[in-house]
Amino acid sequence: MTPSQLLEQTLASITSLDADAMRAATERQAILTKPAGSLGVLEETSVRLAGITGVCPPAVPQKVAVAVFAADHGVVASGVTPWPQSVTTSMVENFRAGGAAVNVLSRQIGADVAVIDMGMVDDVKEDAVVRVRKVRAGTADLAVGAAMTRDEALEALGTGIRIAEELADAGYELIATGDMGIGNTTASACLIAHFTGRPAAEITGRGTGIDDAMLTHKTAIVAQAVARIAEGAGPVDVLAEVGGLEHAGIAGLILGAAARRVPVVLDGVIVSSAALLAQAFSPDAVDHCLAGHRSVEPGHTAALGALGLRPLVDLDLRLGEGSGAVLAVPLIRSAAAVLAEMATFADAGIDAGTDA
Ligand SMILES: Cc1cc2ncn([C@H]3O[C@H](COP(=O)(O)O)[C@@H](O)[C@H]3O)c2cc1C
Ligand SMILES: O=C(O)c1cccnc1
Repeated sequence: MTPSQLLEQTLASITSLDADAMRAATERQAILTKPAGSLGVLEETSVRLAGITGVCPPAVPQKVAVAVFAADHGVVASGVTPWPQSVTTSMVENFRAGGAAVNVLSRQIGADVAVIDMGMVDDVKEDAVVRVRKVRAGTADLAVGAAMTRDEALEALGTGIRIAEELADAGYELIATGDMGIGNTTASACLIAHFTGRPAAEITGRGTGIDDAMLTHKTAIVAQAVARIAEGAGPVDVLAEVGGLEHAGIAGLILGAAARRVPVVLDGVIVSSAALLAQAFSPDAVDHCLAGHRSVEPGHTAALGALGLRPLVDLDLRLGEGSGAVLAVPLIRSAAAVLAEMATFADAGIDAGTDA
């Protein structure tokens, strides 16, 4: 099957959320021993999980994967980040060794970290943690021209879909997503500016922590690259022009997981920019996602607004790697557990008054 056939087939199998399961979850929330609505966003989360999985009450997700997509960016040569490109590889080795923030946070919740080399410049070895699916050795500099070809964009999307299928086949009930790629907040800002229609100056942020001069330069690059996108360009064209290989992998993962009815937890500005890409292919796919957190990057708030998702935690994080997605998993588990395990007014013999 060609990548474009895989994409078409995946899009065709994504459905809207299961309305019957959502209705049953909403009705059950109303008869649990608490004032109606008092568990706030946990209640909404439980209803969404029912809609995604098509089951009420949805299972408490025990087996959780954290899929971290890694790639390099040609735009680093244009001076948009103070960090050398080699840090992408060094951090992937850190993920393999279990020493990064995402590893520590994943151990706290018993989640398995899977790293996917979508297109790092350096060659890394494959093992139980790192899967090598290199589409090309880093993108071209998006400040100068298209980041990749359409064929490469399609191949990388297909790779993300396959990763979702592999994780679903391995029995993962929830997939948290993350990224690693020095320079990737520039590509993310381009995607968010394009898909939200907001100006580059509003969307472009400081990434790893750049000074005012570098921010001005980065913003100009974003504005110029977005202006190059042709009128009426489809999502594959947009990805090829200004995206990254990890963005493609993450968007593919979102589409593949939605087709399999496995909920995906989004991370920060990079993952959310990839979710906008997935939304351009299939608005229904994003309904199968939960927003883990809100990062301090200005573009992230704009992206969440366009995705129509409310972040579960807001802790001034600006890391990526999937850190904010992993931190939200205990809340998602709690939302499902409440719906499944709380007593009803009838069970507990409590007078429900007029509230229920
Ligand atoms: C040591 C280190 C660990 C990281 N983990 C995630 N990122 C984050 O920072 C990068 C994006 O920021 P920019 O666009 O400014 O380069 C991405 O790799 C992202 O995941 C890191 C960055 C560094 C330096
Ligand atoms: O929002 C994020 O995920 C983020 C912000 C800055 C740098 N890396 C990631």
